This record gives sequence, structure tokens and C-alpha cells, in this order.
Amino acid sequence: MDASERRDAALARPPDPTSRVPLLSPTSLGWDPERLAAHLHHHSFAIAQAPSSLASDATTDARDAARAFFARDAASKRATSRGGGSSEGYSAAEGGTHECFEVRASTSEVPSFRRLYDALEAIARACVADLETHLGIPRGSDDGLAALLDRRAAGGGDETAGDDDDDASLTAMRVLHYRRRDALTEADASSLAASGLGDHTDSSILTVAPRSSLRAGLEVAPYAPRGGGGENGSASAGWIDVEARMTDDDVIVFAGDALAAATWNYFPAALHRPRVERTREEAAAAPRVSCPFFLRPRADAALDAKALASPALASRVAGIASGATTACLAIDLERNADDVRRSWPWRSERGFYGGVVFAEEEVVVDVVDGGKVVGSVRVPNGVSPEEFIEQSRRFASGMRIGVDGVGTGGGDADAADAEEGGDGGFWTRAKRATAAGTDRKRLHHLPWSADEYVKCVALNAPAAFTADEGSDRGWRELVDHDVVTLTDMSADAAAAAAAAAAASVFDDSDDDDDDKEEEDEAGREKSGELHEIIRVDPPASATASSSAITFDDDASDRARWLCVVEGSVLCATCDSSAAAADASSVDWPTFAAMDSSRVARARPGDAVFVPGGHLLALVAEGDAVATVARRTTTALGSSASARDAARSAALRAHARTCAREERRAAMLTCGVSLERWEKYAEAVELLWACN
Ligand SMILES: O=C(O)CCC(=O)C(=O)O
Ligand SMILES: [Fe+2]
Repeated sequence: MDASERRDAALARPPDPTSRVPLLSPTSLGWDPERLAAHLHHHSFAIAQAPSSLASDATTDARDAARAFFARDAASKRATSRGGGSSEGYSAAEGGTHECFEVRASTSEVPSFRRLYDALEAIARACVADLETHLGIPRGSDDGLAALLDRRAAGGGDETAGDDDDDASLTAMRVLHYRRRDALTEADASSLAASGLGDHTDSSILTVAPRSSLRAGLEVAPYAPRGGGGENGSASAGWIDVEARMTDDDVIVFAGDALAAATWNYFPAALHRPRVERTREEAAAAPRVSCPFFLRPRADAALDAKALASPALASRVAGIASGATTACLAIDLERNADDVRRSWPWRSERGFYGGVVFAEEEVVVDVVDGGKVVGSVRVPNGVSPEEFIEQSRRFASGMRIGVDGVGTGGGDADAADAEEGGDGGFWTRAKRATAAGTDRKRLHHLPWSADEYVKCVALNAPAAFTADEGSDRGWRELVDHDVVTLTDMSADAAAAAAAAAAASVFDDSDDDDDDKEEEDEAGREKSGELHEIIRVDPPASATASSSAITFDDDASDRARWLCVVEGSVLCATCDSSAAAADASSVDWPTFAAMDSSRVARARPGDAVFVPGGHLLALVAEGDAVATVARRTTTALGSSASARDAARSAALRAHARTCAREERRAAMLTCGVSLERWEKYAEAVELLWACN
């Protein structure tokens, strides 16, 4: 494997965020470059398994020294403060939640602190070297990541410059001592946040930290889905108590904002927070001592992803090729001059030191055609718009289904594809890709971000796709112009729809149709894997008019389809040719009036990909109706807001009005045998599962 194949292989699947990255060799001090990079790229952090005693002995000593130091009287502690704007030495948080001793390269007061500083710096620099390897940056390059650091060799200790010098090192280790309290109060939580220790990202290139004295208390939100809820649906369920997964020899490695800035968010900064005591038992435990080390750039280093000597990165990250620039000086990042940390396209929604609160909003990107805004695309949290569009493009070209794929429109093609062992159509190949050792269950339940999902599809199941680089059709159009319109449902409409949904839909126990297929579907619904296969036709006359759906219908254009997607669910597809006989099966005005609808127009051959990270449908070539809607527990169960869920339920309710038999008939009238249809659905499911 050459370097780029290794890179692709490592990135193909997001690793389990809490799996540990082993040290390759204690002498070279390198982690597995690709594994470390894959963790940081996909999740923003990694647990790195250090050889015993690399940092753990130094950590134990430093903790002992910390206890002794913080037990000193206040005056003696304060005497170590440098003052004059420097954060070196002692400081106490205003709300009394914690105190800190900040160690710099020049600090010599507590020798044990310095020893740990040196050990962690060596680890952090080894990690940077690994990331350079991953990015294909020549060692020693002036335009690499290591060149951003201060020039002092690890452990050298000859750096004496202060913060104000241009080339000063900003690198520091903080020895944090969290005060024990009887119970956590609201005020404690807000004073932690006020001192920068609420949900935040670090300003570092990398932060490296051993486990704290309590072996608990540091929470990390894996990069995707950003801010989503977890199994129990609570807002904080996405946080991982990372120390519980570490051994005493491990270190946690966080990507920081400087690294994100230097790589255009290829390595996103890790959102994390110290967890304060929540229960009396926790409060009764010993105070928590933690020692995070922040490998920061030199104050005068320019963080500019466009200048990084990594063609590999430039080809992967669209923002780098764009005209935009995010270059900033490290010292400006550190001080958040002009709110620079909020200005990055990938950062609008994230919190960081400086009191900016983490918000969950998605970014909406306008889609412009001929100077006119024709739609907007909602980009999931944590994915920069550029990244998203780039991913979509790449996805589009990777997703062209081969000519032997779906929907060539005739029974012959169906039959050929159905034949196992034949040349293999789309789903035959998809099936093979799956059989080749993919772990459906595990992957299926991972919450994918858009870019991860796209990468997965493109990289994991290449056998299922043939690239059609030259094609101008499909995705490029979908993304470039013309296609996606998102509108919002009013709260009232959502509530009404939710009530309607609760009263009628998908309550299979009330359904006295005991058709076997219905039962199967009910079973799938219970296990969260329901397929919705719905067909909705507009009236023959329609230039379907509604404020929400602009459906520029051309009856002669059989290539037009309308897909209505809600959240991550494709709710309906519609052949605008109006040739189908069963338009009456749908209450079109009601449907059209649902201004919650997210409407996408796509053409046969297009893949409809919904912001949120889920492949929903591949619209078949020719006359074949081929659309699969898939409800995902990951999308709805873990990250949907109540409002999204209500909207989705409303559309499912609507779908229910279109009886199964009618749907089946609709398929048939479009020349797709039910068998074929189901194969198609199965194929998409396989793709889902295997990617
Ligand atoms: O106390 C900890 O474990 C983390 C502290 C932290 O996130 C920081 O100082 O940036
Ligand atoms: Fe931090």
C-alpha cells in the first residue's frame, strides 16, 4: 500500500471513538500514524496507549506535588503568580471552583511539574509527527505542522521568552486542582463556564492529558453528531466520560483549535469539559487534580491551511481550494482577537475558551443559480459548508451507478440483475461488498456525520459503484443549483401534525390488516428499521402550487421527480409526468400545504442525499420508480429535536393515508415489479448497513 492508500484505508471507517491507539514502539515514540489521524479526523480526540511509565510515573509525582502545592497558604501560592498579564504560575478561579498552576517552558518552581511537562511535550510532539506523516508533509518542512511550534526541542528547557515576545512559546501545562464542594450548585457550573471550563475547545495544536487523580471527570463530545442527544435522548448523552476508558498509562489526545485552523478543520477541535461533582458521593471524594498539556504554536506562527505543505489535505478539503482564507496568527487565536475563533466557517456553532456558548444550530447555505437564491441546504453541525459541498460532489461522482445498475427499465435487466453470480447489477455488487466482511450491526448504529457517511459509501463499498467522473448530471446539479429547498414548519403546524400522527400512524397494534408483510414491517418498525415506500403523484394539471413546493412541472419531462424529505427521512417521491393513474390516492393539496416539507427535486440517476448524513434514495434511471425511504434510529432517535420528530411523524402520518396496496399498484404502474422494488430496497439497505 502506498501512503495515500494507507490513508484512505484508515479513513474509510470511523474507528470506535473510545478504542485505544497503541504506541508502535517505545523508542520511536510514534503512535500508529494512520490510526491516530483517523481518530482525530473522525472524532477529534484519541485515547493513546502509552508504554508504561512514559508519563505515568511523572504524573503520579506531579499529582503528589500538586497536593502539596495547593495545600500551601494562599500568600505562598500567590507568590508564584507572574502577574503582568502572564498566566504562568498560580491563579484561582473567581467562582472558587478550581485553582491552577500553569507551567511554561521557563517554569522551574516545582520540579515534578516540569518533569511531567517534558514527558507530555515529547508525546505531543510525537503525535504531531504522526499527523504530518498522515498528511504527507515532508519531515522538517518549513510549511508543516511541526514548524508552527516553538523551535525548542522537546525537553530542552531553554525557552525563556515571555508571552509578549513575537516568537514566544504559548505551550503550557496546567495543573488543575478542583475544589471539593458539598454539592454542585448552578453557580459552580456557571463559574466554571465563565473561567473557560464549560463546554469548550482548546486553543492548542494538540492537548495531551493523563488521567486525572479521580480517574473520572473529563467529558468529551465526539465530533459527530455535534451536540446530539444519545441513547436516552438527553442533550448531554453525547458526552463520553473519557477517563473511564483510559488506563493510568494512557493519555488523552485532543485536537485543538490551532490544529483545526491549520488544517481547515480536517482535524476538528475536540469539544470537552471537566465534569464537576454532581452527587454527594462524588463531592466527598478527594479533590480532582488534572494536568492537561497544551502544545501550542509559536505566538507569531501563521495558521493557514492553504499554506500547509500537504497536497493530500488540499485535495481532500474543499475549503482549501476555495478563494476564502482563514489564516490567522497563533497569538490572535490565543487571545481570540476580533472573535477569530468564531469566524471560521466550521466554528460558528462551537464553544471555546472565551465564554462563547456551544450552540446547536445548523448552518444553512444558500444555493445560488444565476444570481438567484434557488434554495438552501442545511449543513449538519460540525461540518463546514465547504466541506459538505465538497463531500457531496465527491459523493456524487463516486455514486454513479453503473449501466448495469438499477432502473434500466425493463424486465430483462431485472432478471439479469437478479441472477446471482452474473455480472452483477447494483445490488448484487452491494451484497458482495457486504459479504466481504462488513459488520452491519455495529456500523448501522453509529451516528454518522454527513462527511463520514459519504466517505464510507465512497470508500467502503467501491465495488457497488462505478465512478463516472465526467458526468455532469445528478449530484453536481443537486448541489450547485436548482435542487434543494428547505422550509420550516410553524410550531402550531408541527403540534397539530404530531397530534394527528399520534392518533393514527404506525401504531401497528391498531392495524387489523394482518397481511404478513405488514407484520414484517411492524417488526422492522419496532426494531427501528422501517422502510417507508411511498409514492405521491401531483394532479395531472399541476404546476403544483404551494408556497412550500415550487414544482416547475413539465408534463413531457418524465425525468422529473419530487422527493420530499423530512429530517433524514425521505417521505415521498413523485413522478411528475402525471402519467400514473393513481394520483387520486393522495391528498395532494394537503400534502402540498405541508410547509414542513423539505422538497428536493432530483432526476433519475440522482442520488438524493440529505443533510444530516443519510443516504435516502437513489432515483432510478428511466421509468423505474426507485426510491427508498429509510427511517434511521440514529437520525431520529439520537439527534432529532422534538420538533423534527414531530415533523417526521406528521409526514409518516401522511404517508399512512396512502394505503400499502395502492403503493404497490403505483410501483407496478411504473413498470417496476414488486420484486425488483424490494431488491432495490434491500440493496439500499445493504449499503446503509455496510457503510
Ligand atoms: O480538568 C480537566 O481534565 C480538563 C481541563 C481543561 O479542559 C482545560 O484546562 O482546558
Ligand atoms: Fe480544555
